[in-house]
Amino acid sequence: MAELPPGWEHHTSRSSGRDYFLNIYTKESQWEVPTRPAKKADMDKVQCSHLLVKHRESRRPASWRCDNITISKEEALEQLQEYRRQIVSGEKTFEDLASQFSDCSSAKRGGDLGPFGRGQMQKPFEDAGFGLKVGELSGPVWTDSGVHIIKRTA
Ligand SMILES: O=C(CCc1ccccc1)N[C@H](Cc1nc2ccccc2[nH]1)C(=O)O
Repeated sequence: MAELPPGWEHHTSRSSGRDYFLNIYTKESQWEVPTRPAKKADMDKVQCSHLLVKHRESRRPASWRCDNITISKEEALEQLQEYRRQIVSGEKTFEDLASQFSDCSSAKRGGDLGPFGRGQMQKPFEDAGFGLKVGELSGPVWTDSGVHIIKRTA
C-alpha cells in the first residue's frame, strides 16, 4: 500500500478480508483509501452511545421494540439499573444490551449516536454527554424520551 496520509492506519477486515482504514483520532473506519490527513475529533463535539428505556410518560411511548410502552418510570429505572450493573460487572457489553433493549433506533448501531455538538440533543442528555470522559459510563439520565445510560466513546 502506498504511504497513507497522516492519522490513518491500514487494517484488513477479519470477516471479509478487505482492506479498511482507521482514523486513529476518531476511531472511525472507512473502506475508501484515504487521500487527505485524518480529521481530529473536534473538541466542541462528543460521540456517545446510549441505552434508552422508555416508560408510559415518555414523549413517544413506543419504539422498534414495542408499539405501546406501558411500564412506569420506576420500572424503567429498575430495568436500566440492572443493565448498568451487568455492564459494570463485565457480564454483558454496553453494545450487546443497547442492541437488544434500547428503545431508540440507535439500538441498531449498538446505541451509537455519532458525534454531536451542544444544542443538538435534549439538554440533560447533552450535559451528561459533555460531562463524561471518553470511555466513561453515566448514571441514569432522565429526558422527555425516558431514562438513559450514556457511554462517551470519543
Ligand atoms: O431521537 C431519536 C433518534 C436519535 C438518534 C440520533 C442519531 C442517530 C440515531 C438515532 N430517537 C428517539 C429516542 C431518543 N431520545 C433521545 C434523547 C437524547 C439522545 C438520544 C435519544 N433517542 C425515539 O426513537 O423516540
